[in-house]
Amino acid sequence: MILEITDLKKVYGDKTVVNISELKINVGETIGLVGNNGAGKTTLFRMLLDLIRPDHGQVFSKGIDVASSDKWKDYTASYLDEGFLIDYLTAEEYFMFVGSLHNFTSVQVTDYLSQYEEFFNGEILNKGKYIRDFSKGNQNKIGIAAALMQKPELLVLDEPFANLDPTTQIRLKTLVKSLKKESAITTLISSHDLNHVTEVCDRIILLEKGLIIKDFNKDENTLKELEEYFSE
Ligand SMILES: Nc1ncnc2c1ncn2[C@@H]1O[C@H](COP(=O)(O)OP(=O)(O)OP(=O)(O)O)[C@@H](O)[C@H]1O
Repeated sequence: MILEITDLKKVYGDKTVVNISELKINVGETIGLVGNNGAGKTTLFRMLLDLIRPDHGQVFSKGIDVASSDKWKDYTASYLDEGFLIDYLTAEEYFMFVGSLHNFTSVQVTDYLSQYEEFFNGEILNKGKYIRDFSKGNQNKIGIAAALMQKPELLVLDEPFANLDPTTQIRLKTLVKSLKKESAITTLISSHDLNHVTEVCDRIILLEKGLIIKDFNKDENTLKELEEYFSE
């Protein structure tokens, strides 16, 4: 087990926006977190990453409370939003910066980026453009590629398909599937796109008003079931 959540609650005003009594995530699972706007997906991710503190309960990563130690940061990578980027750097400068945090030389960073040529679709590198001037979709691509630089054991992506063009959405699905095949990576992906999550994930967690309504392994009926659930 890589993650365990116990009695986790986050309250804003008089609203409990996350309320999860127990959740266990095993090594190697690819988990799709689905739920309507305001369901609590981002808040949950932020608590998993100790970006906000719960009002109650704990998140354990490999048995250690994420709020009490930084150890989990060595094997955890995430991209939630553009707040993870550095606006005033170019894409290359940002990759060099992230690379330096993981002891990459500049040659290693350049080498690493070559595998993302197709994913970047000629829009990211050698543009002389600051990150703040990229579209949201292209910022997404930068954030995801940077997150993967450390070869994480645990990857958390918040709505990674949003703002991506159809070609890149397909490339991202291929990327997630290949990560799964090549390593024992555990991936958590939130998405409003039921097609994409059911395609790449092997377990689906449905959140509504902060509560886990459904938690099940994917099978051939999953997409239909989710569509029915959300059309009610
Ligand atoms: N800092 C905050 N202060 C007050 N309320 C907040 C704060 N952050 C989130 N909320 C509220 O908590 C609830 C859950 O929000 P959250 O962003 O986690 O949902 P979500 O499932 O990620 O939604 P979306 O699909 O729209 O991204 C919402 O009602 C939101 O308004």
